[in-house]
Amino acid sequence: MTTYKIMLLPGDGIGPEIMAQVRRVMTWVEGTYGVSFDITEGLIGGCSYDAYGDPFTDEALATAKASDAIVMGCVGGPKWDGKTAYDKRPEAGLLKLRKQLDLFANLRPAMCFDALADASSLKREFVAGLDILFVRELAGGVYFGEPRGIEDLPGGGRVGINTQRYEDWEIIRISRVAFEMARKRGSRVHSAEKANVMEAGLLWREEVTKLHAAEYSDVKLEHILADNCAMQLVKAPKQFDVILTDNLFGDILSDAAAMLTGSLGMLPSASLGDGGPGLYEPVHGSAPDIAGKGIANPIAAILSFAMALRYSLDMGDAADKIETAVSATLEAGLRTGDLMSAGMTEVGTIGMGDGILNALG
Ligand SMILES: NC(=O)c1ccc[n+]([C@@H]2O[C@H](COP(=O)([O-])OP(=O)(O)OC[C@H]3O[C@@H](n4cnc5c(N)ncnc54)[C@H](O)[C@@H]3O)[C@@H](O)[C@H]2O)c1
Ligand SMILES: CC(C)[C@H](C(=O)O)[C@@H](O)C(=O)O
Ligand SMILES: [Mg+2]
Repeated sequence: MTTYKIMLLPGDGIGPEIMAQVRRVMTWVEGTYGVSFDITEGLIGGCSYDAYGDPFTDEALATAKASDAIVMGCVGGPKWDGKTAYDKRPEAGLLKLRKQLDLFANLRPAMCFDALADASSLKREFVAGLDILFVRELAGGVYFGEPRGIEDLPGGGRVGINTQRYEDWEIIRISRVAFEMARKRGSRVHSAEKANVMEAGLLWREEVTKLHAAEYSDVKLEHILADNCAMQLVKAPKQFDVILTDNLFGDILSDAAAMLTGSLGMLPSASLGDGGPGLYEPVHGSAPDIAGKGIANPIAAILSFAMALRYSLDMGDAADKIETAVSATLEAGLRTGDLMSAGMTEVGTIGMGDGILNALG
């Protein structure tokens, strides 16, 4: 029997609630496909800070590195906001994990399930059939650039500093991922930056253009300024196939696109490096406003695990079945509060898990 080593990191807020449903799906995969998951549960984020004074320990990092895949919930919350040193914040634990594993390619599919075409804040005709893939650079840019910090100014007052920095090879490796992905889909890439005001954006545009001309001229490439991209996502989102962008713009644009699919609770993600384990986490955060109430939507976390099956564990068939089961559960009218509309059946986190497990059979 094949055994896969999985590190499970539920994290903070709604993390443990949604990950309990992921565990049920994992058990289904074991039973159906005759594989075994050797699961090590660890701490990340505020819960790790509370236990060890560190949002992601080196021991946990070593376990992550030795895994086949890392499946995470979410981190953060008001309990730690402004009360811990900046590099000890819950989010710093997640950034350490991404950086240390060099997970530079963050894939964020934004797909509108048919049953949810009326759940978006946009009209049905704008979102029905929507299928966008964000390819977000995740290991560089302003999230990690030096210098950074908050400093006292000599004449009094303070300054906050962050640096947007991209080297050519960082742009080339993420662009390659976007072009390769596009070839398997609609063969179109929009590359979003701010080449009009930032040198890092200009270099981004030049390197994408060069790589495209040299190796990917069969893919249709369009450059778009990131602010226009945000507007176009709301105006006519179905014009997009693959959106290639940097760390910060990718963070913002993917949250905006989440609402096209019905809810932020629907968006999964995969973060991949050059070999080594991938990290699979929902795009949403710890949702402190609903944590502990049993009403969080577990679908983004479950779809993230499906991405782990597809990209790290070579179990694409199991991933397809999980995605089909999510679709069938939504077709049957089950909705968590974030997706609820008239005539549907409102369920909590466990109820949505029950529905998906039932659909899996
Ligand atoms: N990857 C991560 O772990 C991650 C991502 C984003 C934010 N965060 C952190 O989460 C904390 C809260 O941030 P925020 O409030 O800006 O963003 P958030 O994503 O946690 O929540 C935004 C809104 O979406 C709702 N929402 C999110 N996920 C949902 C789900 N699965 N089901 C139903 N509703 C859901 C929330 O209730 C809230 O109203 C912050 O500390 C932030 O740093 C972590
Ligand atoms: C929590 C935070 C570090 C993270 C990010 O900004 O990348 C989150 O917003 C995300 O989208 O994964
Ligand atoms: Mg985000």
